[in-house]
Amino acid sequence: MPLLGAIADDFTGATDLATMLVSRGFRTAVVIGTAAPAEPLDELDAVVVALKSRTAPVEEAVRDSLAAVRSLRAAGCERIYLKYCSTFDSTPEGNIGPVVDAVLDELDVPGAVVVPSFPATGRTVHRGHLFVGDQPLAESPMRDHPLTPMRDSNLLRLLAPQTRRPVRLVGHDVVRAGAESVRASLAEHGDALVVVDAAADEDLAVIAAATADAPVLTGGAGLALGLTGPHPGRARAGSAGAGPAVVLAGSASAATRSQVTHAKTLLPHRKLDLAALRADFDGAVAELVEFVRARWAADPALPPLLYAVGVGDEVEPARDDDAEPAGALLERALARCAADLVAHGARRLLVAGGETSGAVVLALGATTLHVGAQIAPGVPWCRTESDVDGESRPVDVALKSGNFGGVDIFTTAWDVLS
Ligand SMILES: Nc1ncnc2c1ncn2[C@@H]1O[C@H](COP(=O)(O)OP(=O)(O)OP(=O)(O)O)[C@@H](O)[C@H]1O
Ligand SMILES: O=C(O)[C@@H](O)C(=O)CO
Repeated sequence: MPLLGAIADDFTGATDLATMLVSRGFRTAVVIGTAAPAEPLDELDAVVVALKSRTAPVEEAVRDSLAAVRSLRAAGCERIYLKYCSTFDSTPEGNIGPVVDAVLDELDVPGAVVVPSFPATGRTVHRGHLFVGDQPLAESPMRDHPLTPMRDSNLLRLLAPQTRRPVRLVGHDVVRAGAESVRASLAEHGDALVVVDAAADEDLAVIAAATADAPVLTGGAGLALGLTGPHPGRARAGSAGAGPAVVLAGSASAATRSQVTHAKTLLPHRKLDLAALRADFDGAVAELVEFVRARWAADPALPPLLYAVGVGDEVEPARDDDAEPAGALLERALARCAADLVAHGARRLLVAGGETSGAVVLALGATTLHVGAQIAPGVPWCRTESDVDGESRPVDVALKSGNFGGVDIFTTAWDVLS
């Protein structure tokens, strides 16, 4: 079976897709950045390239995505899966449309399906409108996302200004009629980006069957539910082994805030202080690292929590002075904490937030993540080798998308690591 190649626009998205692929029988590695996988490819069935392109300037996102496609093709991947967020995080400029256009052009493919739906995490698409649980996207907490506020729920309207291709809909009626109907309908819209309704896992299986020959798939991780790899039940990687643990929560999403609030009742915790970080970045980070180390010494079984915002806390609005924006500062601080803590013995890191995860994984110098046990839909543990201060150390990292996971995930995630 030829290798499946995927490109994810953020790091939590990459592990989200990867854990779905593992559950479908693909031995999967997540590769950080656009370089070719360092692994012996005969031990893998799928490679997911993790980019940090979701909120990058459009040209940068296109450049990195094309570099990733070329390295995946050179590695022997015949099919390419473009993974974006199940809440379609983007702006009128992109980056979903421009990246899809560029990759289709590069591969000389006329069109592709657009399937963000992921029912296991509450994302469903009805007549082209994206829902998060019971709420239309634009009425969900995504409306106030600090980086990609989603103010429309209609995927066709969201995508049209981002792409040069026509945007079309294949509705539920067609999906419910089965794979042949979907295939016929897609054939009528050959050169378009086609949003396909999906409200349940069975719909995703139908869409996957209808696109079994498509050289390019685009969507959230849900679409991969319909794929079947060669190693059913045997695709999961083992863990790095025991050691001190920490939770780093940079996400400002509603689910993460509730998880922070819950964890604060059980775990030692410290909120990042923007004023202290702006006044003396190194000193503030050193203080956070010392806090965690002291708590490890007091009770090695409890993972301390460092977090950006809890329930009811304000997200700092965009500033009109020269000060570093809060988002970038918090990401930089959590990334430095992660690297310093690994240098001081941390072996298990649970990170919340896509942007935050990207910053942390880069700071750890990790190049390949081997996807292991699943904590919650879309959230696996991954074994990797960190490279901090020139020293290689095995660590387990879990990269949790802001809105994924149950309320107790920061305290229960460790149970599935054997
Ligand atoms: N108090 C705050 N003020 C301003 N920005 C903040 C604050 N707290 C967090 N942020 C920033 O908000 C952004 C949240 O993005 P991130 O991708 O990490 O989480 P998310 O969007 O909830 O998760 P995901 O992308 O996985 O859905 C980060 O850049 C983070 O630094
Ligand atoms: O699809 C999702 O919702 C997630 O994988 C994600 O992209 C997180 O940023």
